[in-house]
Amino acid sequence: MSYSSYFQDQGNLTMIDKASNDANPSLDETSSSYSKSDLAIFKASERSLMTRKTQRNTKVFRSAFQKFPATTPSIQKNTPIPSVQNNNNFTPSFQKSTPIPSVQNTSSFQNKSLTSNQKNTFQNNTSSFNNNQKNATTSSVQSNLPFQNNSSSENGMDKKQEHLKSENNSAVVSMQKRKGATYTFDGEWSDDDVWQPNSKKRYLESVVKNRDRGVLSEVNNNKETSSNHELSEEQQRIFDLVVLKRENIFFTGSAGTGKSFLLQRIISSLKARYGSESVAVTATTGIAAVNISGTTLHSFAGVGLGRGFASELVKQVQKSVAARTRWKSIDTLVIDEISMLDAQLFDKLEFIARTIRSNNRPFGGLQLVVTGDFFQLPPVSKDRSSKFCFDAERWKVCIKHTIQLTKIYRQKDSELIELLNEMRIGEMSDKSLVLLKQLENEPNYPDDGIRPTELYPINDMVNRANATELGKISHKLYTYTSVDWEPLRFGQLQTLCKSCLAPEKLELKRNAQVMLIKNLSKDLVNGSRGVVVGFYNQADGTSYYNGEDEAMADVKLLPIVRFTHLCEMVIQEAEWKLTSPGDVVLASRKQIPLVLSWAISIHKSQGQTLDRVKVDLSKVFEKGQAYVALSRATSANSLQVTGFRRDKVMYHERVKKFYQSLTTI
Ligand SMILES: Nc1ncnc2c1ncn2[C@@H]1O[C@H](COP(=O)(O)OP(=O)(O)OP(=O)(O)O)[C@@H](O)[C@H]1O
Repeated sequence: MSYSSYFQDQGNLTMIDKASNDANPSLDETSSSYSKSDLAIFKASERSLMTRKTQRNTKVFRSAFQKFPATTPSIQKNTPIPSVQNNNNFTPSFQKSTPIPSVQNTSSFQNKSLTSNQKNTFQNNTSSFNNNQKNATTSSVQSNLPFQNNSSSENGMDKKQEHLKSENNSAVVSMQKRKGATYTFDGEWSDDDVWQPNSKKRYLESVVKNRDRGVLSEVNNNKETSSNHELSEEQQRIFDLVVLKRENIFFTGSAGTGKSFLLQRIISSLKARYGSESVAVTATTGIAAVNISGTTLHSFAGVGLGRGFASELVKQVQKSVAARTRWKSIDTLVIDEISMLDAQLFDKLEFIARTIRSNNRPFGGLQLVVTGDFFQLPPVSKDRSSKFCFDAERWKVCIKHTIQLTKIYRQKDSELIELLNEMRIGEMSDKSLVLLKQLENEPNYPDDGIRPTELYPINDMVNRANATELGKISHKLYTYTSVDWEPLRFGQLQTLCKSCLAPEKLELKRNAQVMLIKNLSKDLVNGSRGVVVGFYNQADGTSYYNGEDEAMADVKLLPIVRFTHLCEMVIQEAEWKLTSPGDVVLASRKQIPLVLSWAISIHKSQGQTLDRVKVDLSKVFEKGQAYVALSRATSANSLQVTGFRRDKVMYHERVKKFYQSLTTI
């Protein structure tokens, strides 16, 4: 067997030695009605439409589709953008596309120019690796697009329209409910995500149009994890166990082995087969959730920060109709970046699942699909007492299979792969140390203005780097000062400020690169990146894109941000609250929910592929941190590493033991 897949069954390891005998039924099943899963496709479809940059195309698409009258507002430059009130009311307004300056690019980096001293080292290795790549065995999987081969009969369309209508109605009801909604202070929304009726309808129209025009595959090609790639044999095996056999699984592997890639395939197939409402897609961090178009686990679970006894959290969930319904209505719970979930919370969630679902089977009978790499960042814990999830009391009962992916896809150069594998387990060879020395030099990047993403271990370093970049922009500086409130002055405000990403002073300029730190809609979530393209005067509804605002004094303007998927939006103040049980507000902060993002912290980079990276390891303090940072790079000739010392390579003995137990048979 060319790969190692080991299954853990109630603590006993057995090797899977034969492929699943199940026939692989067609995966391109059609959906009889619109569902939330379709929205992912529609988002991509919308992006595709916008990329064409023409209203004409949009009109042509509409007229080709008679059943849905055009309700989309016309796409014009400098149309005032609808504003957003604390997540309640979001209608994205699409503007003509202009390039986003200094975006952190994730597309593949083609230029292979090496610095002279890097060149010699790599020349000999790349060819042999490429040959290996060519010979790699892959097994095929059918396209998972939910709408493939779906006919659009008149009857079918009517049904869909009815379904749409009822979904839109429920969105309105849901929005009304949200008026009194409170937010937990970790920046998560505390209610279901909501679509503006027209916005949702427009998206769904777009799905149908694009399906009928056969452009969905093109749309999917644009996605970061391209659907063109076939699953490898080991990925396929996991896929079959999850999708066909509905097994509870934890699949793991080094950085870049395609865990997220596989997870996305699994999610879309589970949704297509069993209905999107039956699958909860979650991750332990906001950014990881963005990557898989899901929500945070905390947000899904309705447990705030998850503090307190399990029984108290159950009461908290029971009080929220939305949270209760979420727990009861799903069949599968997907959790990405499991390494950042601590054992205690895993056990608490397991208890909540059993209690709320009135089902005493492990995790209340839910299918668990869990992935992550415990050699990457551990749970964030102030007292360092938190245990890894695999040490949770209920882990072995809940996770039937543990499988390791072994083939690394992110990097192609064997020397970098070797270095990363050694760094992961804290055993650096002399050869890798030499390579690290070479990586101190800046690579010869082409003169295309695209800057490497800078990764730092400490937030202060990130802030300084961002401030330097902001200083280089000559446009007018806008400063937004937070409005902080603490009724009892018992120090809760301090706690709130430590946990909340919103800074006391936010400084912005036109062309500043920013990241959203609040979930504003299904699309625009904590971690979404964009650029400030203008400012908006709420008092008179004027948008300023070309600097006309710069001579104006004493006018409070709100930033207009274009996000990477070309959606533009006026960003209004949002609120973070620290509440006691019973929803008494102990402290609150109001601020524009943005931070500068030329540089990002290593913690926030986990799960991302960055094709030009500059890593500063001088202040690395956490186990797995150096490994996470370096493994974001796609090749050694697009990676610069400063501040390396041998003691920066840290790992957890417990994790090493856990992985050794998986690979020793
Ligand atoms: N079967 C495959 N064929 C081709 N490319 C693949 C395959 N699987 C994954 N990839 C590519 O490998 C890269 C890394 O994948 P991915 O981000 O899913 O890895 P990961 O294991 O989740 O990494 P990390 O642990 O760092 O988050 C992506 O660019 C992805 O598209």
